[in-house]
Amino acid sequence: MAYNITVIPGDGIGKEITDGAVEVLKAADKKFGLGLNFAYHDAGGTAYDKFGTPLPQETIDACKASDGVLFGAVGGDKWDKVDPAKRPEKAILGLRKELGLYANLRPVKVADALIEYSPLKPELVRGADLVIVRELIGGIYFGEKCESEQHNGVERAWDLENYSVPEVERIAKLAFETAKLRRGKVTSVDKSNVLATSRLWRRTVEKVAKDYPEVECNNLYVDNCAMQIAVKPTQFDVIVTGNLFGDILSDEAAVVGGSIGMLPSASIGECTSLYEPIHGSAPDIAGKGIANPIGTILSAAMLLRYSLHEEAAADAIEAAVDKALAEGYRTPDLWKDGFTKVNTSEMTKIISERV
Ligand SMILES: NC(=O)c1ccc[n+]([C@@H]2O[C@H](COP(=O)([O-])OP(=O)(O)OC[C@H]3O[C@@H](n4cnc5c(N)ncnc54)[C@H](O)[C@@H]3O)[C@@H](O)[C@H]2O)c1
Ligand SMILES: CC(C)[C@H](C(=O)O)[C@@H](O)C(=O)O
Ligand SMILES: [Mg+2]
Repeated sequence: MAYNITVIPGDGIGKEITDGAVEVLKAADKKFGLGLNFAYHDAGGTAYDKFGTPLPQETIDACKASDGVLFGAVGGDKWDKVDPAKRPEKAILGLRKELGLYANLRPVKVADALIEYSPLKPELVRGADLVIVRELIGGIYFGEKCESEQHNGVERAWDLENYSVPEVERIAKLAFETAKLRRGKVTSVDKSNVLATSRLWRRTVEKVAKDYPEVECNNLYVDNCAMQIAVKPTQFDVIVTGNLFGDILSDEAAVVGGSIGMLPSASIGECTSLYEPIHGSAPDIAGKGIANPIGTILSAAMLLRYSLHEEAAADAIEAAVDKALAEGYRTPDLWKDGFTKVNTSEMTKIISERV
């Protein structure tokens, strides 16, 4: 059996962290005889510089033809002034759309070894284990937009939010199915006290909930949810929400676990699935070799589990990450006195050796 994996390093720390994840995947391949083949493709600002587009057709085709995509990150100040249609971020948005990746699963689990790194008190974070199910190809991200127009003598811009019932139904079903395999609770997050799209979201989720009587379902407004994540993260099992709210809440939830560099994600849908850390290209630390590769390494483990169904290899990678942390190895984002400070490639090697 052989598997073809498309690797898209992207920009900033993208190369450092995907190099780390590929090295760990190679260690798993060696141990479990998976038959992994890796093919590298361009996207983001790097692709824009080379080809004048952040998402070459060849990259899209390669993703569609492969068994799984490992994505680093895109973006950076260098491209802030380019035509908005050609910004590096358009690469990941375009790939999500092209691959029909309607659901983004962002699991937040606080490793025992990292409890004291959380900005929250240890007694609040101990046992926190939730997954954000973010709708990924709809909402305001993909609605009609206007960069600039004159309206009553003043300049304005606008972005249109819209959601259809089928779009909400499919993400809601996935959230309930996910909850059935976990602790059986779904929290749907919206802003239905203000937004029409949120009112449609809420009534659609409530309709889907009727098909899952064994799953407890509650609703929260997004502003309250943001507060509740900080007040009592252990109350959540599955959070289902739209594209924009999911983006914001997942960065907040990530740091409950100590560092945004730790959080992986899986984007699934109609075609090949894509795996990426939730963080960005971190221009402030790019090129220094100090980025935390764990979010990407755990994304690679999700690729093995969900796309290749190689459970044992995925388990081995996750256990190796836990072991490296338990033994006290830390990249600078998580380092404190008394622990061993390591850089990206050292952390990668330590995890690979423990696979
Ligand atoms: N999926 C993606 O490709 C993606 C996701 C988010 C942001 N971005 C892009 O990345 C660029 C920078 O955005 P930002 O600064 O708002 O967010 P960011 O996630 O890149 O960085 C936020 C902060 O977290 C730190 N950080 C992030 N990942 C880290 C890691 N692995 N190890 C250690 N520290 C880490 C950074 O150093 C920075 O201080 C922007 O162009 C943005 O559009 C891309
Ligand atoms: C880079 C950007 C388009 C992206 C998003 O907003 O979805 C990122 O923030 C993420 O969380 O994956
Ligand atoms: Mg984000």
